Amino acid sequence: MMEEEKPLLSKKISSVHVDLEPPTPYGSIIAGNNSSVLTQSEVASQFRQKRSSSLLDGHEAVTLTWQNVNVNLNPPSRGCCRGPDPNARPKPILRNVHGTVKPGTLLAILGASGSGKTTLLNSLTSRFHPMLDFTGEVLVNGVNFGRSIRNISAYVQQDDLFIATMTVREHLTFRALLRMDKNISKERRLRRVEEVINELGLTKCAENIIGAPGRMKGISGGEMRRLSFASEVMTNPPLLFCDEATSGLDSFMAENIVQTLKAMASRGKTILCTIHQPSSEVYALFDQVLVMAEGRVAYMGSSPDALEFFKEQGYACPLNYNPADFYIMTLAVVHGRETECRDRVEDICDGFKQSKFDQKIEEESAAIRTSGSHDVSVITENAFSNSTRYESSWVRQMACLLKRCWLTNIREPMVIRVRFAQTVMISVILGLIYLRLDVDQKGVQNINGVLFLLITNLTFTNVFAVVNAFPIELPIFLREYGIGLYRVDSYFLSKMLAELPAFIIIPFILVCIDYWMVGLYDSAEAFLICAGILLLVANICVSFGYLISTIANSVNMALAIGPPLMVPLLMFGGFFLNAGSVPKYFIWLEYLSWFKYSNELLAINQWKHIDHIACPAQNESGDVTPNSNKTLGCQYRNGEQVLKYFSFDEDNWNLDFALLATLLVGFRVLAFIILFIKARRSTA
Ligand SMILES: Nc1ncnc2c1ncn2[C@@H]1O[C@H](COP(=O)(O)OP(=O)(O)OP(=O)(O)O)[C@@H](O)[C@H]1O
Repeated sequence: MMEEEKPLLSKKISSVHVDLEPPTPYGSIIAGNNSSVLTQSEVASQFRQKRSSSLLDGHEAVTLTWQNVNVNLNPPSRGCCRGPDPNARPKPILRNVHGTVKPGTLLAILGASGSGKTTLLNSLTSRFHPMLDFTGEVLVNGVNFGRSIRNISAYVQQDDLFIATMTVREHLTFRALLRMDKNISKERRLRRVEEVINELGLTKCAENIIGAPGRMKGISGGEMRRLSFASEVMTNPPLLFCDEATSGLDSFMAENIVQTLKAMASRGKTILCTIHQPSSEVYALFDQVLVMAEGRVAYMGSSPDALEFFKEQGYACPLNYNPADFYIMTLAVVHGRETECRDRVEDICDGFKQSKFDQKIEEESAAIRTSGSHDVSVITENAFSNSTRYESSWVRQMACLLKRCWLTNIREPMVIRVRFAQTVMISVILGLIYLRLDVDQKGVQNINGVLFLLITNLTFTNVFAVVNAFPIELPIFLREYGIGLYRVDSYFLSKMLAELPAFIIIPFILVCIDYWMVGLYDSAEAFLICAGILLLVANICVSFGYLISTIANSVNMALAIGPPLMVPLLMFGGFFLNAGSVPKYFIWLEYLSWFKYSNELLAINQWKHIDHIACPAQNESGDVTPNSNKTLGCQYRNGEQVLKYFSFDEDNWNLDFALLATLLVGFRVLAFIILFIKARRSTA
């Protein structure tokens, strides 16, 4: 059946060359003829319109060619500032790999673990890890698309990454709204969601929460794998890469997935798929096979030819033996027999290099390279990278992200429910310990203590609320940003906005409970100011949490670096160390301490109105009472003296607010910059 389709498919290849070529007027620009000038964005738009309509009709065809692909692992650094060992050699991971896959082909990439299959897929999709050095050429229809290859392809990666609290349908709808071409109507997108749900057998779990293994129960591992497929095939890409397509699936589902891929390939798609231990039935579905060993190509071509090639090399596959297993076993490097096995691998790979099968690939590659237009590559690359990286507008990105983040807030117990319960509990305990404090000499210490405790409590709860959740989401963000779902600013802004209500309401509950239980200065104005200061503190801590989370790569790292950074700031808050006693060489650290500014503001708000503080005294019988006329040592007679004693200055009122606002914005801006840099450098 495939044989019959070949002439049709080769026709499609030539039609793609026409598609990729810019319309004639743009050609006139290149030639300096301005008679009918199109702007670059118009060309991009035309190109995309063609692409979108052709994609929906399934007519676009892509031939992928790669040539002289070498990837080396750089030696690891010897520690801080010392760089890599100059005597260490880079370790080769891929060696002179080449190949061609035509439209309508489902290619299986086989090989033992560590043979370089994932590295090859990453290299073909321009995902270069900083530790790896890549050289070589990857062409789409003879054109080097560079990183823009991602815009015409989809990549189902080995690990499934999802927002755990979304349902299957919500996740796919999110993808459809952001990733499908902007010329496609909303109704058509929603229909496509239903199509992929049906195609990939997700109907039964469409309304289920996706979940996260080990953290939140959700859909099964196999369903998650199918969901990864569904997310990627949503856009009907002409070129599809799948890493470990069937891992975690039972044999029925594995066959089902490969059948789906086969059906897609038969509609003209080009599909490359790494696969571990395919059953004979699954193996038989593939049109072509690429066998990798020790970073080299041991064979590439049709499955029947593979049997012939291995037989010629002296490794005939026994009858009734799964060929995929046979190739992997033949090329495996067995512990204890490394030299012998590696020699065998080299012999087979060298044998392939000299074989007629390799010759055929070389000829096909050469034909495609000569027919590709390099002028077109420049135009299309610019078109892709400038105006068409994102399929959806900024407003749509914001709307979808806000909705997703809001749903997460509501459904993730740690975000609102647990924090609400935690806040009420801590507030009540704190309120009971400091219940209705007297404004006397002892009360001064207690009141200052409770004010500082409120700041400390808000600091720790809010910083940890962020660092416990944000780093989990970062790999998802990097992957989604990598495939052009949304911009860094729309992600960060929507996250801040969606989380804002929780970071206002929860701290406000704490202030409401404790202000009146403790008996702080009895005035609505002072209460509102106190609430304002503490809400500012809570949100500075959220900013600080964002900053730590973006610096760290995981929750564990964020939890490890958070406290050592916070404790010095806490020390300079004016409670443990008098503001006037801070060593000069640490003054700079004091400037970063929100504890210092907020503690000063809360103290001023509390004490500036208090004209009289009762002093302890002795009555005739020698008892110490506040009302006796013979006073004992009296440290503070009014609020002003309290402020003076703690080196708080009422003149700093506006400055403290300004500095708190600066920290709030400054930490967030820094977090955004780090996130932006990470996103741009990410290979996800
Ligand atoms: N970023 C990296 N840092 C260190 N080593 C790497 C890196 N990327 C790849 N490697 C090494 O390169 C080799 C090939 O890795 P790759 O993941 O491509 O293999 P694979 O064939 O996909 O294996 P598997 O089937 O187990 O996923 C392995 O030895 C791996 O350890």
